[in-house]
Amino acid sequence: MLLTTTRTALRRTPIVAKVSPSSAGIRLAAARALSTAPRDFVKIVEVGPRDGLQNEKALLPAQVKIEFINRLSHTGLPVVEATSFVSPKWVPQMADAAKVLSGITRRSGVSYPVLTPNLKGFEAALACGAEEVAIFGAASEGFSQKNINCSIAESLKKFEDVCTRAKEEGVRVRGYVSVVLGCPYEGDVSPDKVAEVSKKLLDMGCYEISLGDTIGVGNPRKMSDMLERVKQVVPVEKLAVHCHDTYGQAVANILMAVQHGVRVVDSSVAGLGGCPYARGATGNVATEDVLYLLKGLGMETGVSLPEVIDVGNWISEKLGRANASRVANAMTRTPAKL
Ligand SMILES: CC(C)(COP(=O)([O-])OP(=O)([O-])OC[C@H]1O[C@@H](n2cnc3c(N)ncnc32)[C@H](O)[C@@H]1OP(=O)([O-])[O-])[C@@H](O)C(=O)NCCC(=O)NCCSC(=O)C[C@@](C)(O)CC(=O)[O-]
Repeated sequence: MLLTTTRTALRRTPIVAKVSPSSAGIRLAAARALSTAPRDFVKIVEVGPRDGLQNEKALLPAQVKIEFINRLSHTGLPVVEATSFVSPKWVPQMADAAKVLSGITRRSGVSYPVLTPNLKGFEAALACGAEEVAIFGAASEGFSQKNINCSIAESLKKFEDVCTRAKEEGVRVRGYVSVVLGCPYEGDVSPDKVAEVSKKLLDMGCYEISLGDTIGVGNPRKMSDMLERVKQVVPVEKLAVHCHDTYGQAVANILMAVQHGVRVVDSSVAGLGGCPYARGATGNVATEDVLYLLKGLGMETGVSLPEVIDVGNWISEKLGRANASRVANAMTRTPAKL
């Protein structure tokens, strides 16, 4: 049943029109799509220190977070999302945002964006030397209300204010759209709505739009349909995908996004993470698993997989939890020859 549905969906997508449901067929189609892709470099946006930690109940000392970010910065990752300047009442784990952002050792060539939902957050981040911020909207009213306590329209007004100030200060702004493949409060989300919010964020000055499958309910067919629609209003060069792995579909969804030409992928080392306002969602896709996928596809990231695995094992130990990356676990047991 799933294969039939997937096959139908794939037929609707020109770039993967020749995909057969066999894994060999999918690999072949991916290789064909990639061989004709204009770029074979994928930018990895590491969100572990922010998305990965924000849902942790036990407060992690700022010094550990700082060391975590510094360690990640040495693996070749070009972007390490550092923290969130949000209400400490809403997300207690991020209450030390100023201490963390001020305490890290910034490495040349690495960007350290922070989440800022409003001007208050933006000014606090600016005071700590933020050079890049992220605003975060949603494609469903229910999620917008639960996550940032306002409607989509109200959120866009606040984001406009942030973008205006950011422009004055020469700060880059990234935009997130959450629940693009399903909402914990409303169920299905229309690709039209995702496209509408994405375009608004782009028009207000975001240099990149990250499309979040916040609760990991997506599948490659849904991802394909959604991207097909969003690409009509936002150039694919400006899109990123941000997949959670609740149903084990994240790597497949990312492969589909890559086939669509997306070249920016968000991920979290050791598969840490989840949004506190996304009931039941598990962690982000593991950075290690994404790196393994991309390397297998012959794509460059500039990131060292063994070094990321070391950091993932280190932070998992600090948090007292098992590393959720399949690749990290497999390679820690039996290192593959890569
Ligand atoms: C957005 C607000 C602040 C609105 O919260 P609010 O209560 O509506 O805001 P308010 O303006 O009425 O202010 C209420 C209190 O919050 C304070 N406040 C107001 N703004 C700030 C700020 N920036 N920093 C620190 N404090 C702030 C403000 O000063 C005041 O303090 P009080 O007078 O009560 O002591 C709140 O709802 C909030 O912080 N929400 C947290 C949302 C969040 O962090 N969610 C997780 C990240 S999003 C995510 O994970 C999804 C993503 C990005 O990964 C992509 C995906 O997976 O889809």
